[in-house]
This record gives sequence, C-alpha cells and structure tokens, in this order.
Amino acid sequence: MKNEQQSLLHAIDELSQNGYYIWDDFLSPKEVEELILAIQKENDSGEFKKAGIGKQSLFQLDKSVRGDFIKWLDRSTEHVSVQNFLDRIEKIKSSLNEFCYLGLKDFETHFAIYPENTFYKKHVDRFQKNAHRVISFVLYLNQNWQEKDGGELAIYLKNNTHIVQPISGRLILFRSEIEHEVLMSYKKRYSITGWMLDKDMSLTFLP
Ligand SMILES: O=C(O)CCC(=O)C(=O)O
Ligand SMILES: [Fe+2]
Repeated sequence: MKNEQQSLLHAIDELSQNGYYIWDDFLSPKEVEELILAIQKENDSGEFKKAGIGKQSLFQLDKSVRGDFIKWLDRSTEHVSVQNFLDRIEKIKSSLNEFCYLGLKDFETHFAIYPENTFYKKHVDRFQKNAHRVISFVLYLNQNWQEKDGGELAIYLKNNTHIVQPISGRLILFRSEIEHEVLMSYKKRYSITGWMLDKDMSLTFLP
C-alpha cells in the first residue's frame, strides 16, 4: 500500500509521461457520500445553471454540444467536504510546480450534473480563447456505476482512444489540450470538474 506522498509522486510521474493519469480511490466512499450530499443540497436550492461553451462574448448555450448543469465552487463554500477536496487539488498543483515546473498559479472548478441522456461532444479544454488551462481534472461521484449507465469519458490520444468509466471516487487528470468527450449518459451523472491554470484566475481575461 502506497502512502499519500508516494501516491502523489506516482500520479505526477504518470501524468507527465502519458499526458493523463487515472487515480482510483482518490476519495473514500465516505468522502464521496458527503460530496454527493453537498451537490444535492446545492441542486435542491436551485444553484445549478446550464453550462455554456466559450468565454465571455463567445459564451453560448447549446444543448447539441453539452447537456450538463454546473455550479462553480470556491473557498467560501459552506461544505467542509468541498474545502477538503480543494485542499487535495491544491496539493497536486503545488507538487506539479515543484517537480514538473509547470508554473501553475491557480485552479477553477465546478460541480457538474449530467441529466439522463446528455453528453459533452468532443472538445479540448485549452483553446485560443481559453489559453490558461493546463491540466484538467475530473472527480467522479457515481456510486454503483454500471456499464449500462454510460457517461464514460473518451480521451483521444495520438495512437489510441482511452475509455474511462466515471466510477465513484476516481479522479482523472489530463493535459487540457487533449481531445476528449463525455459519451451519452443514460443515468444522472455527478462529478466535479476543474482546471489548473497558468495565470491567476482573476487575470484570465488577459491574453
Ligand atoms: O465529466 C467529464 O468526464 C469531462 C467533463 C469535461 O470534459 C468538461 O467539463 O470540460
Ligand atoms: Fe472538457
């Protein structure tokens, strides 16, 4: 059994070699449970908004591209489970800077709910108008996920496609310029998605 520091170093090593890393049991079932309760509470109080594509003036809503609903997260959250998750991500970010000199300055993250029969078409997270996303991460919160539920993440690597099941407690990290897609989800799908940035979040409107 690896200790926390060894797991972290292993993740960073794999991420830098392969461009992505799947970290199973990143959170315990109890931690996942608490995050699901937090998501449901926010959703019940109407905090989720239909997700758009593009930034600022380019922002648009288009159900034929993505069907998820999101709620942005930050440190002011009342949910301790979210604060703990943000701390874990912060630690990965610092280690990536320490060992890979990525110069990451900040990260942004949101809860995501994909209702039944929704998807997110093939895209990249880093593009001309959103050039500051360096590493994407997604934590999955789908207890008892089964093949028939769908909603897998397809990542399109140079020579092969990797299909990632959105299993509870699993974190995936990948370079934001890699093409990827959320396949049709036949069951309500919960996750936390985020991006590590090479600029302070308040400055990302700058080139
Ligand atoms: O939920 C996932 O598996 C990926 C989500 C995604 O690609 C995005 O929000 O940009
Ligand atoms: Fe994405």
